[in-house]
Amino acid sequence: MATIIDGKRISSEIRESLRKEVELLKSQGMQPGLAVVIVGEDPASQTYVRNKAKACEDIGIYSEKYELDASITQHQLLEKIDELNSDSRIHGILVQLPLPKGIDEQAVIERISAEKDVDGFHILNAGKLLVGQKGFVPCTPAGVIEMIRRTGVSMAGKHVVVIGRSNIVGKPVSILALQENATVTICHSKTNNLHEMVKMADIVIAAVGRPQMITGDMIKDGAIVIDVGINRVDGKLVGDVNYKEAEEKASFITPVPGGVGPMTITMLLQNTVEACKRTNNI
Ligand SMILES: NC(=O)C1=CN([C@@H]2O[C@H](COP(=O)(O)OP(=O)(O)OC[C@H]3O[C@@H](n4cnc5c(N)ncnc54)[C@H](OP(=O)(O)O)[C@@H]3O)[C@@H](O)[C@H]2O)C=CC1
Ligand SMILES: Nc1nc(=O)c2c([nH]1)NC[C@@H]1CN(c3ccc(C(=O)N[C@@H](CCC(=O)O)C(=O)O)cc3)C=[N+]21
Ligand SMILES: [Mg+2]
Repeated sequence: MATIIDGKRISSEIRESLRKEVELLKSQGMQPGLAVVIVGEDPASQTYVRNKAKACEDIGIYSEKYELDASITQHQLLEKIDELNSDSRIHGILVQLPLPKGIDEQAVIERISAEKDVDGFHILNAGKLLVGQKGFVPCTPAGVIEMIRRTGVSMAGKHVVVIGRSNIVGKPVSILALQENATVTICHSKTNNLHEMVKMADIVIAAVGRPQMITGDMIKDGAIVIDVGINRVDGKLVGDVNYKEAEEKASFITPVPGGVGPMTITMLLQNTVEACKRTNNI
């Protein structure tokens, strides 16, 4: 039986200390501000955006939400970003992905000033992460590493197997694990023998987007299992890991919901506070 890594509990601990930090900044006339931009009416995106706004309010971060019509042109979206780039109340800008077809996501991300890119998706922040310089680290990968850290198990020398190689989860979390001195294997849809790869892992990080594809027989006894997947099946949220099977084998495991999801939002809050501090040379 595995110990649960409780993302909600860890999140409330971190948010409590962020709340104090925000209070102090506000008392010095500096309130961190986040702008969230959402294009179109994807219901899942709207849930996340609502959660983000509520989380900001909870800890005293100023937030603005822009709900733009799906028919907006790329040019109009870029103009909105320019406006937010030069707004001194706004320290962090998040454009909810995915964007409607016809809009070049990378062009939009690149338009956000790197200093306000609290998602850590801008090419400058991606480059900084790769070479080990201080920038903004993507929120989900940062949350994953924080959860592993809190198990008390050092990643040094451990075999971390990541399933998924997206720019927002798989690749950056792999780089972070490497920085923690893990030996890292990255798997994807063209990987041969996924089963054998995962079976070798001391730490499994699943970021695939396929409900319960990581089954119990793929997990080595005593492994740490981090489930990034968010899949809606018959109206219920399930991860990429078959939780029931995996928890029989794992030493530590994250649940879905209540695992990586809340940590993602917490890291977004942390990056926004950090962006405000950097702007003010703190
Ligand atoms: N908890 C949170 O806060 C967050 C959760 N998520 C969730 O995490 C999951 C991954 O998200 P994201 O990285 O954006 O997803 P993407 O769809 O961008 O990437 C999925 C990756 O999984 C790989 N893959 C797909 N099928 C298989 C397979 N059968 N075997 C092995 N690898 C496979 C793909 O390989 P290839 O590159 O070859 O196509 C790709 O690299 C989703 O469920 C998403 O909802 C995402 C962001 C935040
Ligand atoms: N620019 C951008 N940045 C993102 O960080 C980003 C994005 N676009 N697009 C979509 C993905 C997905 N994502 C989640 C955030 C929180 C939860 C979360 O809070 N999940 C809760 C449950 C929420 C629910 O009930 O639906 C949980 O797992 O407990 C999930 C997923 C951020 N993403
Ligand atoms: Mg994606």
